[in-house]
Amino acid sequence: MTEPLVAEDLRKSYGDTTALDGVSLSVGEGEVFGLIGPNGAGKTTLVRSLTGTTEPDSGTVSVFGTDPQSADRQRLGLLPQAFDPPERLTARELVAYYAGLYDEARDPDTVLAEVGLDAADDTWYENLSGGQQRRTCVGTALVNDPDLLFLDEPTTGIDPAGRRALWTLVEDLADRGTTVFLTTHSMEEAERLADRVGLLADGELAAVGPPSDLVAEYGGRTRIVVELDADAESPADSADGRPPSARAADALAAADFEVEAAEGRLVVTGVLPEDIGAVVAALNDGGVAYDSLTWTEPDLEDAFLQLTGESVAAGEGVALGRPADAVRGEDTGDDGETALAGGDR
Ligand SMILES: Nc1ncnc2c1ncn2[C@@H]1O[C@H](COP(=O)(O)OP(=O)(O)OP(=O)(O)O)[C@@H](O)[C@H]1O
Repeated sequence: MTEPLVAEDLRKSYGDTTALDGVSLSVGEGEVFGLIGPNGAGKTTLVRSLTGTTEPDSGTVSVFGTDPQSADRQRLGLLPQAFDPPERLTARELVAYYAGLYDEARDPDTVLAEVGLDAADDTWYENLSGGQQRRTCVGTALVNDPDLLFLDEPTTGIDPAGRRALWTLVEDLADRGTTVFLTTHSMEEAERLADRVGLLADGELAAVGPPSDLVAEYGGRTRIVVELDADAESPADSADGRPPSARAADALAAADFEVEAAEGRLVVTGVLPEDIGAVVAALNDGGVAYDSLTWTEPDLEDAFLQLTGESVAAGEGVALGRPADAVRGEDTGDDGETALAGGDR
């Protein structure tokens, strides 16, 4: 069976800027494919290439087995990132206008209700809030009940409740067999909606897979971040001239935990839920005073940051200034002491 959407080796440059650098992908029937990537990664250029609104320099696109220009428009829905409809139409008129472009279309009022706009449907588009305008645009993309739906940043500007309502709508569409190609900057959105996520970086797909696979492969490990109480960290107050966190780090390392010290923090990685108690006990035994202690599991954002070359730690505000070895196992000592007592304080 032909996949609804297949792209092979798409390349597109604008002058010296390479927007797409050999992108190949295929999306199966009823699948939600989420495309994520930093600003300027090429997401919109890819959507435009897949929908035939821009011509790639090379490579091929197949939509329902044919090129995008020849594909049956009745079966396609597109929400572009920038949408500039005639403003002196009400939301209902706008959706009805789009309905009129198709041989068969859904009832505009039903579509407006689905996107949560029934209360504002007689308001001119120009007077709708940004989020309501975006919902109206989503409605225009749904009005022909497409088999393949492209959504380029559908929830940008929509409030949290509206976003969740839209997610439910997309899930329902996918359950009914609609294939969805979605771009987003929201990792939560990608993680929740996408069966597979593609990470585009510098015009290339750096990784593709189910969100859980990407998190497992690139997200790093579980960790506990301990924000130390700076006032209680004075080495001068302790018997051995070392701050409490240095001794606790030694104890944790001796118990085979991986500990990193940074400015005002200890980060203990690879901590399973059942190990949390042991870590807390080691901190308490060492007399460590802390402002907060947070256990985190890696998520898609961690994988994204890792794959785009940014440090996971930096992304979360855990700016680790020293290599882990400085306070680990047999390497503790002067180095560890410096890392905790002198180097970062
Ligand atoms: N029409 C154009 N003319 C010149 N350069 C362009 C054009 N369209 C896109 N680009 C460039 O191509 C690159 C990819 O842009 P694109 O809009 O596809 O990225 P994006 O991933 O959608 O970004 P964002 O997340 O910011 O929307 C960028 O460097 C952009 O400046």
